[in-house]
Amino acid sequence: MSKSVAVAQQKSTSTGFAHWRDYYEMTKPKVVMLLLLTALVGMCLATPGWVPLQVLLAGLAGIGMLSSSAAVINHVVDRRIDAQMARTFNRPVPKGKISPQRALVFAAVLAVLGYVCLDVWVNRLTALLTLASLVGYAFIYTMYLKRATPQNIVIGGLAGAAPPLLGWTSVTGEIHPHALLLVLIIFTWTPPHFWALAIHRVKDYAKAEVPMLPVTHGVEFTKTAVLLYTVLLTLVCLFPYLTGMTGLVYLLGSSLLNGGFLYYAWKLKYAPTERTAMQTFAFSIVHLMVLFVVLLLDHYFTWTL
Ligand code: HEM
Ligand SMILES: CC(C)=CCC/C(C)=C/CC/C(C)=C/COP(=O)(O)OP(=O)(O)O
Repeated sequence: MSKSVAVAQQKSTSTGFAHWRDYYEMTKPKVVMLLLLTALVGMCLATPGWVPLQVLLAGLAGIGMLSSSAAVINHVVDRRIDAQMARTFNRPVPKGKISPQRALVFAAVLAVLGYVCLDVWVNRLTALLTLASLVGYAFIYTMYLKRATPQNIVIGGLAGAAPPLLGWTSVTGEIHPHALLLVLIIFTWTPPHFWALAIHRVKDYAKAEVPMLPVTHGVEFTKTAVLLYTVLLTLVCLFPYLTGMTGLVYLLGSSLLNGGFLYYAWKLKYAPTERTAMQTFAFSIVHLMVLFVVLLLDHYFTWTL
């Protein structure tokens, strides 16, 4: 960290003035970018032609703002847990850079703008489904499930898996089984994505008394769960090809990606080093990103043949 940044951070902490970067950080920008990629792919796959510009722009802006709002609410609700964990203690709310009240006003502004954007320029179904995802993540997962059961992220994962469906309904106004297949892929991907990280951070979660799977059932059990969910993910990823939704480009690309994920999940269980859990977590993000780019390539490649 440069000296000037350190001084600026010190100042913002001690005076209570937040920098715009603190607000930006609360929106979990990298997570939201990946959510938006999956929403964009949902939009593109919903039509053989081009996505209408208004739907594209207003859809991504609305889904982005409601997802960001959910992330900000998560920062407020989790401030006491976050303050106890090495990974999160430096966040703007637990650090006192932004008060919970200000953060909630920021979240409310984002939510209202995002909802209006979708309702006015996209369609009501997408606005309501996106709002339901916000409620699912910010309230049902964060306020209740996270503290209640080690299945928290499995059930809560549905909200994070929704964006391809939200993208699809933005274009068509209807829920299509192909869109639900994309949701199922992310839903099955979430447990190995998160539990790999939770294995690495098990002491943090235990200290904060959050009942994540490695805390309640142990690291070995969680490694087995990661491997089994990765096998399940590999099978689920075959459905788009088997149902005729996608072609050979997707089959090849997804098989390579799932081969990589299985390699890391296998290594995590049977031949781990200190770094394997975090490598598996990092690979999960690359896996999902590239998988959705491959879906896009497959869609336009098949279409232009
Ligand atoms: C309930 C579901 C999920 C849980 C519990 C979860 C958990 C987490 C956690 C705890 C991190 C933080 C890692 C860190 O700070 O080092 C993280 C990072 C990340 N997650 Fe997830 N995740 C979920 C769903 C998703 C979904 C659906 C996506 C995107 C489609 C996603 C994309 C990402 C990305 C891109 C990062 C890296 C962020 C960064 O480096 O700043 N996650 N996830
Ligand atoms: C409208 C819509 C699509 C909403 C979904 C929004 C969203 C940001 C989903 C991502 C899920 C996620 C990052 C969970 C981690 O929360 P955590 O509290 O377990 O992780 P943390 O400790 O890093 O905060």
